[in-house]
Amino acid sequence: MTPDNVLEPHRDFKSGLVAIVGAPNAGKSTLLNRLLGQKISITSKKPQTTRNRILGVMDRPGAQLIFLDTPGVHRAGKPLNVRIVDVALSTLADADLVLVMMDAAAPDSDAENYLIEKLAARATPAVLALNKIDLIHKPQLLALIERWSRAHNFTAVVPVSAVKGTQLDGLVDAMIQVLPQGPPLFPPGSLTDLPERFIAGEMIREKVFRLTGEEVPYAVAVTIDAFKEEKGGRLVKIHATIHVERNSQKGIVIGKGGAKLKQIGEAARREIERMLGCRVFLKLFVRVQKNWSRDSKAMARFGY
Ligand SMILES: Nc1nc2c(ncn2[C@@H]2O[C@H](COP(=O)(O)OP(=O)(O)OP(=O)(O)O)[C@@H](O)[C@H]2O)c(=O)[nH]1
Repeated sequence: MTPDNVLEPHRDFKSGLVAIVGAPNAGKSTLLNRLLGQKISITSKKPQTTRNRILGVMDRPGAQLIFLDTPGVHRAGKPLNVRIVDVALSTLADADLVLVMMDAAAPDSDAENYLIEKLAARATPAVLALNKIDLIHKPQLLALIERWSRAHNFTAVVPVSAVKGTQLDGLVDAMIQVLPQGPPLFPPGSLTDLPERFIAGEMIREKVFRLTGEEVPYAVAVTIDAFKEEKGGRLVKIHATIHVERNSQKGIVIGKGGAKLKQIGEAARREIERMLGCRVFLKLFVRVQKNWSRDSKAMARFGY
């Protein structure tokens, strides 16, 4: 008779898709970056910076977890926000496991109850990570654990701090337990399947957010118009356009005498250079596209 391990070579290996969902600002991107040890999803103090699904692959002994990072789930009226929620929920359908993240220090009951409602309609197992425990006291945490354990049949409820790295191994173990048996879906060591040019665009968008303060709203999109390797890969030339909705926003992004745009470009270039490990020449353009976030055709063109 053939031994079992020949018939089932992946009997001891687990792999699957993990959808990370939660209210905006729960800390999903911070967790993913921390788990994967490299910056692939942008984070910011403002909610909703993650508008696209970002795939990260984590290899552990005997397991591979493929993370689908989703935008924050919330009820919202604007077409852009409705689209974001749709993307988040459609990600759940693809997942073997849902990792629900909540900000334990600033619960967003509306969004969280809505999420639990959606989860209840599916058979997909779910693990709850109560994040930012570095900001709260134990009795508060115990009350939250009790509340959510009653509200949904989570496979595990794990208090964590994504920023400090507290209990992240415990969280990963809890997820691996739930994953189905199966072979690795990506060659070990694949960090992400996202093209570098997309990540470069996200890095530029993050710098616009960070460096223009509260003055420029979320209605900013970045397209990469050219991305060319030169000098045998020692230099990458990038042309990118920052799309805004109004002339006033264009003025803010460019700044006095072009100072703000220069600052954005330099900060983004340094980060892209770190990611690519080579010199980068980055040229930025700013373009006004009236009301793009309310225009679904424009949204599709920007990849939302
Ligand atoms: N104190 C503390 N802050 C945290 C922790 N995790 C995340 N944060 C902060 O919370 C803010 C939001 O984190 P993100 O990772 O961008 O949140 P997100 O859920 O990906 O947000 P969206 O992209 O809007 O969906 C950032 O300022 C993080 O630094 C934590 O464990 N403790």
